[in-house]
Amino acid sequence: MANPIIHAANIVKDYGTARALHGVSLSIAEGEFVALVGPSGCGKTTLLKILAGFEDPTEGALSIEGRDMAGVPAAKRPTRMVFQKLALFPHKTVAENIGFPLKLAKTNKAEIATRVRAMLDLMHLKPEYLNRYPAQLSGGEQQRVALARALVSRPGVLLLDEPMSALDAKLKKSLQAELKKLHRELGTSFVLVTHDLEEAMMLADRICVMRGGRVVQIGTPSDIYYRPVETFVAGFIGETNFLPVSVTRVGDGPATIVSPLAGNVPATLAEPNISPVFSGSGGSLLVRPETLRLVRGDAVAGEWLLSGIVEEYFIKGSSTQYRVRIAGRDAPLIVDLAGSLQLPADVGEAVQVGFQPSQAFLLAGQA
Ligand SMILES: Nc1ncnc2c1ncn2[C@@H]1O[C@H](COP(=O)(O)OP(=O)(O)OP(=O)(O)O)[C@@H](O)[C@H]1O
Repeated sequence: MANPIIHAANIVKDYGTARALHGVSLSIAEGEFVALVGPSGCGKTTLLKILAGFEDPTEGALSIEGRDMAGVPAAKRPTRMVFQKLALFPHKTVAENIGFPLKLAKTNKAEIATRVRAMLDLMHLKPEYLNRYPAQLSGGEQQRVALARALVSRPGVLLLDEPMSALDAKLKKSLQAELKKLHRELGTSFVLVTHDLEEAMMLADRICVMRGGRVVQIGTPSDIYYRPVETFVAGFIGETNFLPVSVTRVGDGPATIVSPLAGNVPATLAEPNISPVFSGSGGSLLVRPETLRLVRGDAVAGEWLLSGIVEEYFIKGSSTQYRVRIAGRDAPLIVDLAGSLQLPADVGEAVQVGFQPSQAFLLAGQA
């Protein structure tokens, strides 16, 4: 990356004798939206706090906007952070809360009033809210005030620690849409910690998947979803199917795969459909549920067919999910079909499930 706004190199963080980060490196471009995801305790918040200056790294280097951040306190960094739990001042009005960073910076009163008003408009908060106290606002409105306060001093980087996790589903959706719009309008870099993988896929330009204090993969949402480097990443983001396959491959070229579950019909996978860390003669084929179909009549050219019995289905509205029990495989196959008024198969029915193996992705190891 040419001129990253954030460049973290080999960040290690120890809390006493426990190591929370084991050498994390991450570069974020100006104006980029990056989501940090991973299981609880993997170090997402620790990394965010190190970027913000609320924690010091034990080892490693961090520069933001080209400046070394060693010894630079949070208030002097070009970053602002929004927390999961609101950190608004309860005894200050909305106007005082939003204007607080400007008051600290000794900005004159008229300028503060103008910029607070502009933030209010940007966050779609009504002008009459200016004199209210946080307790007189809904949870979503309070979170908008917190965002306004973080953005009023025009930081280069906005750090968001699960800002929407305390909101109900509907509010969350509307704030997510606003956050995406806000990011596009402002051109500020956003780093979002979230548990919600759908949220990460919807909002981020790139997703950084962490596990046990390490970065496992950084990539675009579609890279992470369709081309995960490990079964851990594939299983972490979205529901999926893994099929064990035998692999023949020379060097880094295409691979020939077969599976006894699909009648040992060979298929060829091109190099972009093979994990860069794949090696050996056995692997797991990642087959996303929406790439499977129920086959009536003949298979199309190249398609792999698996025979099974419908175990259960779930009507989800725009889609219907089938779980199909296949002989020789422990977990049922998950098949997502477009929703339809008439169900294509009932529980207990024998069906054939088909997919194009050339569209699937080959991972190392058995899932
Ligand atoms: N102040 C602290 N003192 C000691 N250990 C800490 C401290 N803060 C975090 N840890 C530990 O460091 C590890 C990483 O924690 P962190 O909060 O960064 O994870 P996380 O990925 O954000 O988790 P979650 O998704 O549950 O919020 C955990 O094992 C946690 O217990």
